[in-house]
Amino acid sequence: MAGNYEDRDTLFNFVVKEGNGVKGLIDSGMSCVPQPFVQPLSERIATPNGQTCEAVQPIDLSQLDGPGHKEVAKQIVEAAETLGFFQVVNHGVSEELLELLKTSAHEFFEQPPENKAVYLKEVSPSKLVKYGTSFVPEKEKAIEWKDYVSMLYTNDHEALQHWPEQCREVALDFLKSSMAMVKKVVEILMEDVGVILEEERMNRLMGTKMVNMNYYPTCPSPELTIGVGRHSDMGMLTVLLQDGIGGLYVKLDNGEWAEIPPINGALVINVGDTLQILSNGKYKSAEHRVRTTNIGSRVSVPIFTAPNPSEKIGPLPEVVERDGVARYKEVLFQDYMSNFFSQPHDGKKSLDFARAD
Ligand SMILES: O=C(O)CCC(=O)C(=O)O
Ligand SMILES: [Fe+2]
Repeated sequence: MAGNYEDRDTLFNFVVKEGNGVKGLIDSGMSCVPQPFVQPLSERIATPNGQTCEAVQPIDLSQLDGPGHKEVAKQIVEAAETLGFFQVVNHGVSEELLELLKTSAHEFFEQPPENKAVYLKEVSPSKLVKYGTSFVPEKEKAIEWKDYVSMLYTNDHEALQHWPEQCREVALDFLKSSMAMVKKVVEILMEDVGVILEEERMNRLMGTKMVNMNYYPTCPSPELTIGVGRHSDMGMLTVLLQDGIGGLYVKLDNGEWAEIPPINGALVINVGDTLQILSNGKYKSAEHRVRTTNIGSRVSVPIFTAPNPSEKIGPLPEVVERDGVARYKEVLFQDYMSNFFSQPHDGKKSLDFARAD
């Protein structure tokens, strides 16, 4: 039982430390949002505000290697320079696999809490797998309404051995069937800033790969909570599968928020901080967040790609020469990552770590 929800410590232990998750709270019969999840007014997302990025058509990648390459490349570059988010279709991942991924995410989170709690950071049998709730719950003013499992990729063998049984095969299939496409997108973005990355450097810049499964339980008062707070992703590119529920919002230049609407069969791609740094600010790691809902539990499956921890990242020399100024300093990716994971989400503040003095 969840015990006294009004007592922060009891609730925190039940949800976070014992690994019952937000899902466990809902399953215990809780019908109103406990205080530790109530966001300050400034972070709440009042109601779906109706504004969507619907005008932006998904980019059709079927011509990526064909005569339409130039046009596709132009659309990708333009999206990465402006919104930092776009959707793609004909991406090479089968619709069947996309469906299986959503089903497996539900299967994983719908297990009894004790089966998931084995993957809590402190006790996980594998350093590749981590299950938890919220981002850094110990440090957040309000806990995010989200449970997740992260699966770090080292090689196929270890993935199939250590990743949770319910999702190992589909998550690995997703990673493998999307990675060629992701690399091509990175190549296109690099080419537009006059950089041809040699294969080795590309592999180092894309050397960290992680598949997450996010579960946002249905929420009795969505206007009080958030699924994920305002943040940008730290890596190169993120590829995300979302289900049909919706709730992913991206911040526009004018400060307003627009929804990335679910499109059946499409994948969402967004630029991360690393790509913003490498491109000296040409490409935008868009600030985004997730609204909760009371119409059902939402799942999403992002793949994060990022440099090897030992890689130094900074604006690429070709770009600095063109711009005449380096807007970021060179940092060790390991340090960037440690800083990123040490603080609650706070918009694009993560980039300050690499900002040139
Ligand atoms: O669930 C989503 O749509 C987005 C999740 C997200 O932004 C993240 O995991 O970094
Ligand atoms: Fe994100």
